Amino acid sequence: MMNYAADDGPPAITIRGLRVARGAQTVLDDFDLDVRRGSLTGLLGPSGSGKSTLMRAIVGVQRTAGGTVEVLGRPAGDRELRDRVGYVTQAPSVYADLTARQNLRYYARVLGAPISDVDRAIEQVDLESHADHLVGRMSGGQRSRVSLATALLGEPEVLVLDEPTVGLDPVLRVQLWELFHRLAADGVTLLVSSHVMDEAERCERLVLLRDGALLADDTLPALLARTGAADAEGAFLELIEKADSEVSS
Ligand SMILES: Nc1ncnc2c1ncn2[C@@H]1O[C@H](COP(=O)(O)OP(=O)(O)OP(=O)(O)O)[C@@H](O)[C@H]1O
Repeated sequence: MMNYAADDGPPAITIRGLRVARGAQTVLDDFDLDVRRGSLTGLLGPSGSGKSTLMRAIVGVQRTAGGTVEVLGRPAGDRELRDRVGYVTQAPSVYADLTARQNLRYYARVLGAPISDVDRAIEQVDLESHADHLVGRMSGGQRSRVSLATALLGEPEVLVLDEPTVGLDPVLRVQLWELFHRLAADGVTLLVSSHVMDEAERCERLVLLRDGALLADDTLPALLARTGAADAEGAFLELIEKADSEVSS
């Protein structure tokens, strides 16, 4: 299933035999994945399929029950990765009673990032006109862009973004995907989760999850060729049907 090419150098993220239980439920079981350095990988799957859990394991905030997760050659969550890995959760993790700029200055100090990163990050997420507005008075989409900007401070090598485009209008979504592509072209490794299948078409590689299992890990053209589907959504449905028929036969 893995399509990691031997000449790409060591992967940015290597997962082997990962097992995660949440409550009484096994969310990920014997899960393997490699994510190539400098790639833009889309993590797709129905609600509850384990996308956020996998991302939490990659950034080292998820208790695991087995297996290994390595990021940039270090165990996930290692101190040394603190300013090399950026993570944006679904819930914006910024202070409502500070402005966007004040939030970013605060996070820059915590991370030890240069203060000049603040203006760069504001510009990257297209928030110049709202930089001095209180986050508590911003729209959901503006707040999530402030959150995303915090992850861009310090120029991390790996970005793990949990549904960063939720609540954004189509123009902003396109702009953010352009930003993700630029970052990947500069060598940043991005893992971006999404519910939205048309966003899949913007990723260089797609990881499809279902019930905590890896349904596919491939490029969109390869998935379309394999399934005969016209788009990512059709390919995903085809793969689900195939997996179901294999289980029932
Ligand atoms: N705090 C928790 N305690 C117990 N179970 C949890 C917890 N958080 C998530 N789960 C369970 O783990 C499974 C995977 O959830 P996860 O959030 O990883 O899915 P997801 O694919 O990211 O979903 P969504 O797209 O809706 O965010 C789900 O069945 C969910 O009910």
